[in-house]
Amino acid sequence: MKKVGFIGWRGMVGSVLMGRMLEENDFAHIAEPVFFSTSNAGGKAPNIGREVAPLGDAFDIDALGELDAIVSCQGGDYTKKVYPQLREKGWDGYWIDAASSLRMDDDALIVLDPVNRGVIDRGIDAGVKNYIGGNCTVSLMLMGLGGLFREGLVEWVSAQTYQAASGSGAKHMRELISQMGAIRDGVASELADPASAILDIDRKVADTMRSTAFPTAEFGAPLAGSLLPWIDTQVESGQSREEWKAQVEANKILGTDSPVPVDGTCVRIGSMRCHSQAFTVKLKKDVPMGDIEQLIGGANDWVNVVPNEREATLEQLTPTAVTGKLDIPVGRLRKLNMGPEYLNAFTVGDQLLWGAAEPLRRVLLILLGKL
Ligand SMILES: NC(=O)C1=CN([C@@H]2O[C@H](COP(=O)(O)OP(=O)(O)OC[C@H]3O[C@@H](n4cnc5c(N)ncnc54)[C@H](OP(=O)(O)O)[C@@H]3O)[C@@H](O)[C@H]2O)C=CC1
Ligand SMILES: N[C@@H](CC(=O)OP(=O)(O)O)C(=O)O
Repeated sequence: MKKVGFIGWRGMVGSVLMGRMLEENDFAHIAEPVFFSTSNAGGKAPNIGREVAPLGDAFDIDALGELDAIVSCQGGDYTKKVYPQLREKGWDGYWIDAASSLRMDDDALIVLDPVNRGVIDRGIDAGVKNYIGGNCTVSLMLMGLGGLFREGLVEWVSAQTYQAASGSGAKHMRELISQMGAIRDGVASELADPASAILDIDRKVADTMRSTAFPTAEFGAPLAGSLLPWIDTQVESGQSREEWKAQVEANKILGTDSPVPVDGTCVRIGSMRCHSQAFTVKLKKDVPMGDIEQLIGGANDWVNVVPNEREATLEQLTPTAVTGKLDIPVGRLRKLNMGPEYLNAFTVGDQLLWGAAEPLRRVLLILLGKL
């Protein structure tokens, strides 16, 4: 593989990908990186420490057809428009994508190599050309609980999620902060006065959040000081699309013969870029806690078990502690009152790193023979 094209590199996911690739010196393995734009063809490519051509036109099918691999973080609409045209023209290169559009296609694999390296290797041997990053919540769940799945111990999982604003995109992150600011500004004088009545402050805050002036153009509802128990569109089962993805994607990643049920409620909360999840895991048998901790903590290089203690939990198992890091802490591990096969667990992960960019840069390295 010589020529690798990058599309969507300046978006939020793409920028995180570029940052990681520079940090790990990944471009040293690529003979000719080529950068494209949907809006600025001919413009300056990003600085990767060496001379590269100006930005190509991301809709130029002939130019894309010359590449050995394409990495797209541009989004689903772009994939739906450009990918079929390329294949129709007989392009045989590797398509690596952050968007969900091709994930469930039979000729595509969902990549999360610390969990499904075997599936990826078999796919490469079988000539699979499409390698797609998983849904952030699903990838973060499997990075955390992968050790239990690997041992075949999981009968089912119910995941209740606490998902960050970044999952909706950059504009949503800005809106969350604007909402926080509007709430604070609305009660600035009362906050400055320690004698002011908290219920008056609370009433004013509620009025602010319900007012038409409150910034909700992106989320469609107040998120700061509240939460949104619906993510993405509705599917026929009554699940949100985000909830539907959990079982289908997790089982595709794991390559299971008979699907492990995964279901729960996905909720948007006011954190910036870390998704958290509370799991109820029904184990196939009563496994001692020490063994569970070893299986979870030993599954990959990034997961670590946080002792089920208050201080350690508040220090290590929060979006604030994890943001910007590849670490996948898993804590609150304990057996539930329902019985010894019912395990409680909580995990936090940066949804732009393991949730989006990291699996893509790693599958590119695998395809380059460097990982
Ligand atoms: N956000 C997330 O958490 C996740 C997203 N994904 C997938 O990745 C796709 C991209 O998501 P995301 O990175 O959030 O999208 P962004 O909106 O941040 O970026 C997408 C594209 O928008 C264009 N763009 C226009 N204005 C700007 C600007 N001011 N700054 C940067 N880029 C700009 C760029 O294209 P150009 O340079 O060509 O103009 C860019 O590549 C999603 O559609 C989704 O399919 C997957 C997993 C998680
Ligand atoms: N839907 C996810 C983010 C995302 O982009 O998911 P997907 O890659 O499955 O479209 C969230 O809102 O947190």
